[in-house]
Amino acid sequence: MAHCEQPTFEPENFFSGRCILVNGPVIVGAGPSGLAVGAGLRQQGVPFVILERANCIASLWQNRTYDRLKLHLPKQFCQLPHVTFPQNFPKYPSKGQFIEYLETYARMFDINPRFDESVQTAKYDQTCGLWRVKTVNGSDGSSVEYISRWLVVASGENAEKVVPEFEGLKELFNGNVTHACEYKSGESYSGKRVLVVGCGNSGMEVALDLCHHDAAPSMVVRSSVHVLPREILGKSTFELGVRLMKWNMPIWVVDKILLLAARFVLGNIERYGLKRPSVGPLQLKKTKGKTPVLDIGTLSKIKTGEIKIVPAIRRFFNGGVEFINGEKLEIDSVILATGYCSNVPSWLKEGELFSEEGFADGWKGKSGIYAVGFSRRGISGASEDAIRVAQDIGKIWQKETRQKNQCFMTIF
Ligand SMILES: Cc1cc2nc3c(=O)[nH]c(=O)nc-3n(C[C@H](O)[C@H](O)[C@H](O)COP(=O)(O)OP(=O)(O)OC[C@H]3O[C@@H](n4cnc5c(N)ncnc54)[C@H](O)[C@@H]3O)c2cc1C
Ligand SMILES: NC(=O)C1=CN([C@@H]2O[C@H](COP(=O)(O)OP(=O)(O)OC[C@H]3O[C@@H](n4cnc5c(N)ncnc54)[C@H](OP(=O)(O)O)[C@@H]3O)[C@@H](O)[C@H]2O)C=CC1
Ligand SMILES: O=C(O)C(=O)Cc1c[nH]c2ccccc12
Repeated sequence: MAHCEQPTFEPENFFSGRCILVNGPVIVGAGPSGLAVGAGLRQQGVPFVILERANCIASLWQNRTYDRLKLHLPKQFCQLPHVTFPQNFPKYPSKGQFIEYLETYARMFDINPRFDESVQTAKYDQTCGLWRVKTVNGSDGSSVEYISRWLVVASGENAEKVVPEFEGLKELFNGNVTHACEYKSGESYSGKRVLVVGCGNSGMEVALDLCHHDAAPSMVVRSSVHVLPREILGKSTFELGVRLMKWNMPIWVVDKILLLAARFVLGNIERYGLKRPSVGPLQLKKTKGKTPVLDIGTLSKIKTGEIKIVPAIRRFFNGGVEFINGEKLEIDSVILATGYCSNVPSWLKEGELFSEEGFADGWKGKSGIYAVGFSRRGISGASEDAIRVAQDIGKIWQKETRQKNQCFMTIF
């Protein structure tokens, strides 16, 4: 069974820490989504507090991604509201450039999150009409309760790694086992036989990076996957999809066009063991959150046999793995590129805006709760959410501030 690594928290009724009444909203998470909301609020003069469990902004990008990572959508689809990428950045900025952009962004809007503050619970208190957000400090273990009128959830769709359980992996397999979020580069895998479990963008790019470091990767494809070229005739495939959608074409028609173009550029990928899902790539992203692979060179390594495609895993043993077709393979290491999940269900006590899996269907719920970056549309979707949320809170804030000022003028 897959295990989504969820944090564990202290008993709910016990609280011995400090209480802080926050003027303005509490934002959970200082990734691109949290920063984008912060920027919109700052522009309108609304104060806010950002709580971040890590000790830096954009911790997914700074701490949990590999060295060679680049944005896989053109830069204009990955920018946050109000600030474009520098002109001299390439079409697909590197991870370092993206982090540089985010740090500049945080500085420009004077965003100073409270670091090492991990949210344990957030509950709406009906009696006072306020959110009670409890945190634990990662460095000294102290607890704080933040009390606020608004709660903005920006903790990310990829907050925790998914670690499936496999027979024999812990007990029998003696090699090194890592999740893709801990993988930095293939340097230490040179000359090794590596099993990459999973064929999403992480699995595909990790397998390619392993090839660049003279390792011998095999990649598990247990079901199906959409692989699209990152570009078609020098133009971004994603951008083509966005343009077609703007012409009000139904999503299934856009999918058909993209698949036709993919066939033209990549050929029949099913020949290499990469079965396509029956639902189209954009439709699948929209309904299930499964991102199509945007190929940056892995497919040609699969075609040459440098990356071997293998079926689902039955069990691991000392020195190797057995697949469901009975075949065995000797391996030195395993990289689990098995994806991520939201951690919202573990700390948010609210049952409407968020699904059981921790995704949100809209950006606004009842009682002052908002979701940013949970609409399965990448950074551009998060930016759109952030603009709406900041405007919504800003409007209420300004109305109330005007009322307060009028009240003062009447008194004095
Ligand atoms: C490897 C990788 C590459 C990607 N590339 C692209 C791309 O090219 N283009 C694109 O559009 N999208 C991409 N994505 C999707 C990705 O979701 C976005 O890039 C982006 O990081 C989402 O921003 P976010 O702020 O919503 O979430 P995150 O970046 O995950 O930020 C959430 C923050 O919340 C913090 N947090 C979580 N839980 C708590 C808690 N309980 N208490 C306090 N803080 C908490 C986390 O530490 C984190 O800093 C990629 C994702 C991955 C994994
Ligand atoms: N350059 C970039 O911009 C990059 C972007 N990303 C993004 O990060 C997000 C996460 O991507 P990723 O980490 O690839 O996660 P995904 O959820 O996209 O993929 C997870 C993969 O693991 C497989 N898997 C899960 N459990 C098992 C199991 N028990 N046995 C075998 N296979 C298993 C899944 O197969 P199945 O489909 O059968 O469940 C799937 O192929 C995506 O949005 C992606 O686009 C990631 C890397 C690079
Ligand atoms: O890379 C990601 O995780 C993204 O979510 C970016 C993205 C949003 N919508 C898409 C559709 C096709 C390919 C990538 C994306």
